[in-house]
This record gives sequence, structure tokens and C-alpha cells, in this order.
Amino acid sequence: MKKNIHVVGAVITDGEKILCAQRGTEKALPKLWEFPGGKIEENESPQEALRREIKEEIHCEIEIGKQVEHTVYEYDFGIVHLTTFYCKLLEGTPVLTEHMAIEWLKPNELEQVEWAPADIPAIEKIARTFVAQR
Ligand SMILES: Nc1nc2c([nH]c(=O)n2[C@H]2C[C@H](O)[C@@H](COP(=O)(O)OP(=O)(O)OP(=O)(O)O)O2)c(=O)[nH]1
Repeated sequence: MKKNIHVVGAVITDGEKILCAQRGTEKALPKLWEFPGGKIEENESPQEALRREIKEEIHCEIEIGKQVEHTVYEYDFGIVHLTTFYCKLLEGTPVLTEHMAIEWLKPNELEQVEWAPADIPAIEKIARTFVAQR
């Protein structure tokens, strides 16, 4: 049976822009785009996991807001349960550690990069939400 992998992702916004990250070539899902974040460890809440991962990965402190989306996607290596949250930066400037690129994209640019499949529902929702706010 495939393993269940519980993952959190931060949709960090600054005005109209959204922080997006490209996975490295050595990893599963090479070069695909995702939201910074990672696996929830035992005894951690999703928010605690997200705060820890963001500190480790991009060296920033965040404020975590509303949930964007929850998606379950079956990859060949396991079943990813991805929960994304809108976040704001409280402290720090994002730096590259694990990713091959990080970029602030506008809502209409989100669909121009190739996302990890589990992220597609969140991307569609974010794009719709930003258009509706205009
Ligand atoms: N952080 C993050 N992971 C995502 C997203 N979408 C998605 O399918 N994933 C997958 C990729 C990974 O299999 C898993 C996240 O775990 P991770 O970031 O700790 O795993 P990883 O593959 O980079 O590293 P490893 O520790 O397994 O070697 O969830 C997303 O938007 N953000």
C-alpha cells in the first residue's frame, strides 16, 4: 500500500504577488513548482509544521491565515495530502536553500509555470480569488 504523506504549503502573498518555489533536479517531482513548506511531523499541528518548514527553507517568519485548499493526490511514490494556507511575511527576506528558484509571481503568471499536480486546485482557486478581488 502507498504511504500517506501529510504536507503543508505556504501561499505567501505580498500585495498581488505570490511566492512560488521550483523543486530541485535531485528530488521527486524535479523542476516542478510548489509552495514552500513540507511534511508535517508527528505531534505537530499543520500551522506548527508550516512555521518550522518556512524558517528552515527560506529563513523567514510568517503569519498564517486562512486555509486555501486541501488536496489529496496519488503520486507513484505515495499519496500526498496537501493543505495550503495564505500567509504573510513577518520577518526576513526569502532566501534559496533547497529550491532551485524562488519567484514572486502575479496571479495571471501562476499558470505559466509547471506546478506539482497536487497544487493545481489551489492554483486555480488563488487565480479566481485574486481576479474576484479586483
Ligand atoms: N512543500 C511542498 N510539497 C509539495 C507541494 N505539492 C506537492 O505535491 N508536494 C509534495 C512534494 C513532496 O513529495 C512532499 C513534500 O515533502 P518535502 O518537501 O518534505 O519532501 P522533499 O521531496 O522535498 O524531500 P524529502 O525530505 O522527501 O527528501 O509533498 C507543495 O506545494 N509544497
